[in-house]
Amino acid sequence: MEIEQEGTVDEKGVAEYGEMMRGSDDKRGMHYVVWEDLSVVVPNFGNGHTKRLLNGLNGYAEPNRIMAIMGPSGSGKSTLLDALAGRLSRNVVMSGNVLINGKKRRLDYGGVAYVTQEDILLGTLTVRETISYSANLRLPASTSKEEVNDMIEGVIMEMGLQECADRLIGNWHLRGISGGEKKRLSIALEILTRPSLLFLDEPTSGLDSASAYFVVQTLRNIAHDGKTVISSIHQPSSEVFSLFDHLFLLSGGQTIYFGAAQKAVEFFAKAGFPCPSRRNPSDHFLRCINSDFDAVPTTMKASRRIHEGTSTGLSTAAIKAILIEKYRWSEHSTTARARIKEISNINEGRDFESRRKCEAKWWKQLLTLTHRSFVNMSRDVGYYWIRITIYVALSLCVGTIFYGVGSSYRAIFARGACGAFISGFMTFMSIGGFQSFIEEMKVSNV
Ligand SMILES: Nc1ncnc2c1ncn2[C@@H]1O[C@H](COP(=O)(O)OP(=O)(O)OP(=O)(O)O)[C@@H](O)[C@H]1O
Repeated sequence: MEIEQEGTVDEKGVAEYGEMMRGSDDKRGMHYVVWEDLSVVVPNFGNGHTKRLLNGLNGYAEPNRIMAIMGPSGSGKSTLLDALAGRLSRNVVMSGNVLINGKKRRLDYGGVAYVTQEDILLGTLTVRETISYSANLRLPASTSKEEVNDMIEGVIMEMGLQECADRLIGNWHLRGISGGEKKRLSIALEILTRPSLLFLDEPTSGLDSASAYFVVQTLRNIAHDGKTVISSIHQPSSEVFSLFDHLFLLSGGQTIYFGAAQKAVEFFAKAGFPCPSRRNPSDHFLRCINSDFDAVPTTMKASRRIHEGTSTGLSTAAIKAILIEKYRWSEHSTTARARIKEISNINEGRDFESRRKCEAKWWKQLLTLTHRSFVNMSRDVGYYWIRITIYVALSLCVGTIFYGVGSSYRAIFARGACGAFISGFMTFMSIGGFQSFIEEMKVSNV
């Protein structure tokens, strides 16, 4: 397969950057994450019913490993990721334990990053500017200007963004960088602070297999540099799948498989559902456990072909039940339980609270955000320049109407009417700027 490599990566620069950041990692420590008997339910799901999103999950994630959370649509991948990252919505209830380095802790700013499925970026800024504003907002106040610049350039190289570093991101009316580049930029913004625990919600969605490979390869490099990387992913290609160290396979909120990604094929074969030769393993796993196939008769027939060679002729629900049971009593489950016990006793004792110091001083944040806002507005023709033109044109119109109004008693009313018209007009025009305001609110923490 041909892999898309955008520009050549300056190996020396990346190495120096890595060295510099590793120094700070020593202080930050590593993140071992364990979840035990993790369940998430929606208590009020209508008509007095409750809905179970996750059902008694056990697992762990450790440094130097990249874990894929896989499963059919609606299986609970994002919910699991949110539960681990402490980002569950308020209408759900979580039970069970999520331990970080052996303790229940709040995941604080700086050490942990979450890359959402949606790329929240300002289209009027270039890639380098976006990273630069983010660096100025997030890096510790003690970081010198040279260090900040080195970090920005290092992240650009690490994520292979050199080619498009000075191109605008683009928005609905402005063609900018590609989807793959946007995704890499979103990841670049999150790894700026060198978090030791990184969550990603479907980082390859909407990307072609070459771009997806490049993104996951970069995540793997990050993980193998002492970081813990947990990513949900939806049907990766076999090349992308081979990059993952661990696999958590979910269906209907239940564990189908958790263990080494490369041993999953063997587990399915032992359970009676071998992956046909030349089939993408992740495709095979999902076809086995995706009950959506049951609802579509024609597709179901096609899906039956996955069982060629095993000739089971079982429904998806039956296959799922077998796999859940087989996993429960498998060596993978036993190994996972032992490792969970081991990791639960790890107490790195690193102080999470100290990471709060990573944020820039309030006045620097204010300056950076004001500058960014000004650049954003001045480059947005619709928001800024058209508005200025309208104001100038209106001022001329109103000026000619009320020109030479005089200083009589009636002129007082005329001036009042002019003032009321202008303030009314300004109020309505400012409502039009609300959309840009909301857009900036979304990226305010980026
Ligand atoms: N806060 C919530 N309230 C009610 N239902 C929810 C909530 N969050 C998730 N769900 C439901 O839980 C199920 C699992 O959702 P989740 O987003 O975790 O799935 P997913 O595997 O990430 O799916 P996809 O691959 O389509 O993104 C879905 O049926 C979803 O509608």
